[in-house]
Order: sequence, then C-alpha cells, then structure tokens
Amino acid sequence: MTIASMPDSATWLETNTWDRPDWTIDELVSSKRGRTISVVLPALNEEATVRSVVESIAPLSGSLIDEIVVVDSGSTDATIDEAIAAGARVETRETALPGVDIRPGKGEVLWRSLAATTGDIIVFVDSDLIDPDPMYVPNLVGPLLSNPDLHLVKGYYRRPFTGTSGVEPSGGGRVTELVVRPLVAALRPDLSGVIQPLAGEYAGTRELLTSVPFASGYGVEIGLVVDTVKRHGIDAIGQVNLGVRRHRNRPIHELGVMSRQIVATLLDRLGIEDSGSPLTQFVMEDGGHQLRRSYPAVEDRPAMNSMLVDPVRIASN
Ligand SMILES: O=c1ccn([C@@H]2O[C@H](COP(=O)(O)OP(=O)(O)O[C@H]3O[C@H](CO)[C@@H](O)[C@H](O)[C@H]3O)[C@@H](O)[C@H]2O)c(=O)[nH]1
Ligand SMILES: O=C(O)[C@H](O)COP(=O)(O)O
Repeated sequence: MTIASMPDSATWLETNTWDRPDWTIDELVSSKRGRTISVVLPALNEEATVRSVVESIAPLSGSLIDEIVVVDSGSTDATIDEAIAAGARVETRETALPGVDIRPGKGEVLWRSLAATTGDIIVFVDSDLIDPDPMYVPNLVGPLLSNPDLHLVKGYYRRPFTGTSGVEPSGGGRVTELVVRPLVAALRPDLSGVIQPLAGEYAGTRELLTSVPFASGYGVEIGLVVDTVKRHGIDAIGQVNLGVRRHRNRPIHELGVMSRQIVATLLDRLGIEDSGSPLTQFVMEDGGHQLRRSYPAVEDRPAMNSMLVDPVRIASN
C-alpha cells in the first residue's frame, strides 16, 4: 500500500506529505525571503558522532542556514570539543538560559535552545546519527519555506537496525512501532498518518515552538505533535521523506525508560490521569534480575514566550 492510498487520514497524507522532495539549495535559499534558520543539535555524550553530524550541515552555513548550535546536555566526554572542532557554536544548559535551574533530559535542552537561537525557523537534528545525509536540513525546511500554513515538519525515513548479526535494512524505531503507534491508534487515530512521530529530525516555526510547553525528557516530541494539532490543527503538520536514518541503537531496558516518559507525556496531553508510578524493570546483570525503578519526568517547561516576557518568572523557575 502506498502512502497516498492509506484509508484513513488520506487527505492529510496526500496534501501534507513530501515523499520525493526535490528542492535545490538555490531554490530554498531564494525562498527564505528574509527568514532566518537555526539548526540545533541536542547532545549528551555523543563524542563519537557529533562531529560528522555538524560537518554534514556546516557547508550550508551562511547561505541556507544562519546558525548551527550544539546544545550540550551535561556531557562528560569530548562532545563539546568535537562540536567546536567541526565548526558549531556550543551552548551549555547554563549559557543557553542562565539563571534557570537545570533539569535533566532531552526536552530541557531543546527548550533552552529557543532562548539561545534567533532563527524564524528552528531545525532539530539528533547528534547520534550515523552517516547523516546532508539533505536532511534542506528537505526539512523545504515545506515550511513554501507553505505558510505549516508550523511543524517531521522527517520520516527507513530505519536500519544494528543487532548482533550486523546492520539489518529495517527494524529500527522500536519505541515508535511497539509503544507509540499502538497508543496513537487507541487514543489519537487522527495522528496515525504521522510516519515517525518521534523523529528527532524536525523543523518548526519559532512562533509555534515558543508558544507551547516542552516536556523536559523524551516526551518532548510526542508532546509537540499533539500540542501543534491542538493549537493550529493537523494541517499545520507536514512530513518529508529524508531517505535512510541510522543512529546508535540503545539496549531495550533504556528504551523502556524512554517509553515510560513518552507514555506520561501523551497521557498528560490527552487529559488522561497517569498513576505517576515509576517504571519497574528487572535487568539481567551480575547473573541475576536487578530491580530498577525510573520515574517519568512529567513536569513540563512552560512556553518559552512566557519566560522571555516575564523576567520574574525566569528568576523563579
Ligand atoms: O538527556 C538527554 C538525552 C538525549 N539527548 C540527545 O538527544 C538525542 C536523541 O536521544 P537518544 O537517546 O539517542 O534518543 P533515540 O533513541 O534516538 O529516541 C528517539 O525517540 C526519542 C523520544 O521521542 C526522541 O527524543 C529521539 O530524537 C528519537 O530519535 C541525542 O542526540 C542525544 O545526545 C540529550 O541531549 N539529552
Ligand atoms: O524512535 C524510536 O523508536 C527509538 O529511537 C528507538 O529506535 P531504535 O529501535 O532504532 O533504536
């Protein structure tokens, strides 16, 4: 079944999916018409990959892209040095938004990046990508530059998976397939045409991103999708085919922790009460079942535009 022939969400899929993007860089640069573009890479201990991700984007600096910023999430390895060596500006959580208590999590650094960048359009790209295609960023901004009704553009792609027997051509996106897609089908079927709701590669207007709350952990992406629809309707979301995406595949127990955070944010956005209980896992270690508990990070950061106009709030957050 092709995308366009899926039975539900058919209209949205046809009009808001770019399956074969073919913009040239020159076309995109001329369609900026005064708008500026920031690229933000969240990074926590990504010394092995951050340099090549920045290098895949840096040639567009000064033309399509106005700034590339790695927002470090508290790395203890050489992530910051590698990012600077590749030509990125680096912000820490403190320098990005001084004077505001620091919380752990990916959403926290994405939220802080809004205060440390100036682009009218902001493109987020994960920094654990392997062999990222240099067209990721151009293709993510293409729909936004050409369609004033869009506020959020998600990437989608084939997702190889690296297991014990090597790289499989597909099978990646385990949280997406086993947790998020079934929950979306059960609770928000109107969103089931979004092919990669958790994609870490997406672009949004500053207008949208500064007007919605951010979950501070891994719930940030699903929260943004639901909040965009709440604010502007599903027609404000687009999706674009980025080809293939490989990244570091985490072990299953780490994805369990991630999933718990995503479930908490999704339920919160849908007004469904969550017990707030921790995820209990039994991880095989030291020859036995080791009990681990992890609490979901449910506390959201408020819309950044409310922080920027209210210095008292900044001081007290
Ligand atoms: O506390 C954190 C955790 C992660 N990251 C960075 O965020 C990116 C993605 O994190 P990762 O742990 O690799 O997530 P994935 O396994 O790739 O999970 C998928 O699903 C997540 C939940 O929706 C999304 O946040 C991811 O972008 C998406 O790729 C990487 O650059 C990390 O370095 C931080 O900056 N701070
Ligand atoms: O998007 C996801 O579902 C998670 O990032 C897990 O991806 P993986 O199965 O490719 O590691």
